[in-house]
Amino acid sequence: MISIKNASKTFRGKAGTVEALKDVDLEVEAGEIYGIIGFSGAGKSTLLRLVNQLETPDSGTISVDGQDLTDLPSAALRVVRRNIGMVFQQFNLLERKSVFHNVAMPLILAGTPKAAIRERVEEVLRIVELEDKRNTYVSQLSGGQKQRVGIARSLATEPKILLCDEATSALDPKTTESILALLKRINEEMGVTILLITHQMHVIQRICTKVAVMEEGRIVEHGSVLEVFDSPREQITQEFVRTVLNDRIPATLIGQLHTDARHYCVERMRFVGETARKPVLATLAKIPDLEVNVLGAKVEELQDTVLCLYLVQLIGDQAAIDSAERYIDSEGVRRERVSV
Ligand SMILES: Nc1ncnc2c1ncn2[C@@H]1O[C@H](COP(=O)(O)OP(=O)(O)OP(=O)(O)O)[C@@H](O)[C@H]1O
Repeated sequence: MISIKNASKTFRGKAGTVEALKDVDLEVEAGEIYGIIGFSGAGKSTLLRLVNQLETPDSGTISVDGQDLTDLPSAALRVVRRNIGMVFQQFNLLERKSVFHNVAMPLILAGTPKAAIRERVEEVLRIVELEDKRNTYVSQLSGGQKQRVGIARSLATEPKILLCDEATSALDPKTTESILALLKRINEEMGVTILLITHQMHVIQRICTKVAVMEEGRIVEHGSVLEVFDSPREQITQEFVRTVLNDRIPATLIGQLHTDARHYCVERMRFVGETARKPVLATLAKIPDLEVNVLGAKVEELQDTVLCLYLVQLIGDQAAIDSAERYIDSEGVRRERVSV
């Protein structure tokens, strides 16, 4: 649905030259919620803005539904843009105008008849659950309500694609949760494809199906959210995953392990989906001459499945530990020995 190929973009200004995008490829399928994560300055906004041509690449192609946007005349581009809504971190609303007026704005600009505007605005206000605020000035709303207005405005023209630029970064955790739930509902019930950028891994975890990690103008890793959380390759990806699923052993525990004179090893084990339901630890505990000590555990929900992380101390002679590792491997559980 969205296809970006070999896109590069360099900004030249008084402060010097910045290569914001370096030969970036991105493929987003219809119906996905695709998240792009990276630290500040990685190039996320520039990449997102290519999709509605708020930014044009120096080289490469951007196509939406098979149509190349890079050499489109402006009238045709306006039609394409009507199919692409955008939600901003700072809402970008007219504070002194009513909720109704803000949501109606894109339709007014498109020359939509008044009756149709009224009908569509009421419809999207119902979707974002703000019908009772239609006549309220935006300046009187909370941050979460403002973002709902921003989302309603972006939906007014019935877009097929929603671009979200740090849509929840200015919101508290509870409001963030409700906005993420709303975006997921819009994706599922209205079939809107969502491309979002964020620097928060829990946003990716909560609603995305796919993720791309950006660093210094490049996509360094991408895949399904489950794949990337389960086995992050790049160091930056591992750091992001750790903000949600911390697999480090706390220093206090390392101190205690150092004073343990028994023969042991520490294993980090990841259970995903079906393997999470197998009684692996219970079976391990039955291996003769082996003691199993769970040092830590974390369970996270991802794309309608679960990812469990266990840190386990296996205590026993080498033969017992070897037999435990063989058993874990035979169950398809990913494990690695951790040096402490
Ligand atoms: N219009 C511009 N003129 C000059 N430099 C720019 C412009 N837009 C972006 N940049 C630079 O390009 C690089 C990438 O910026 P971009 O906003 O795409 O990153 P980002 O990952 O979205 O960061 P943030 O999370 O801080 O918004 C940065 O170094 C930024 O300063």
